[in-house]
Amino acid sequence: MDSRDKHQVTKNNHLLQAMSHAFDGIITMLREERNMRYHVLAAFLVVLAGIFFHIRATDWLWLLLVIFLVFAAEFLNTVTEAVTDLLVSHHYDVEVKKAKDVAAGGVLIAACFAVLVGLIIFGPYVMRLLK
Ligand SMILES: Nc1ncnc2c1ncn2[C@@H]1O[C@H](COP(=O)(O)OP(=O)(O)OP(=O)(O)O)[C@@H](O)[C@H]1O
Repeated sequence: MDSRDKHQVTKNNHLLQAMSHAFDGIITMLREERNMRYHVLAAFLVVLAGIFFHIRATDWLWLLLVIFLVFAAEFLNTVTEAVTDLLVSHHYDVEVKKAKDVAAGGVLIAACFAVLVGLIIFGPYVMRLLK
C-alpha cells in the first residue's frame, strides 16, 4: 500500500487502490474479530467434509452460498459495531443497542440457515457411514 493511503479520506483513484483497502478490511476482520475466525474455521471443516464425502456440484453451490452469506453478515455486524461505537463513544444508547442486536441477529439467522443446509447435505452421508 502507498504510504499516502494511511490517512486517505478521499475516494479511491483506481481499482488497485480500492482492492488494497478492501483487502485491508478482510485482514482486519481476521485479526480483530474472534467470531470471524470461528466462521472461517467452520467453513474450512465443512469444505474438508465436502471433499471427504465427494458431495455433488449443486451441494457445493449451497455450501458456498451459506458460507459467504455468514461471512457477509459478520462483516455487516462489524460495520454496525464500528459505526455505532463511533457515534456514542461507548456510552449506553438504546438505539445503539437496537442496531447492534439486530446486526447480531442477522448473523445468527445466517448461521442457523448454514447449519440447516449442512444437516440436509451431510446428514445422509453421515447416516450411510454409520450404518
Ligand atoms: N453503546 C451501547 N449502547 C447500548 N447497548 C450496547 C452498547 N454497546 C454494546 N451494547 C450491547 O452489548 C451487546 C454486545 O456489544 P458488541 O456488539 O459491541 O460486542 P461484541 O462482543 O463485539 O458482539 P459480537 O459478538 O456480535 O461481535 C450488543 O448487542 C448490545 O446489546
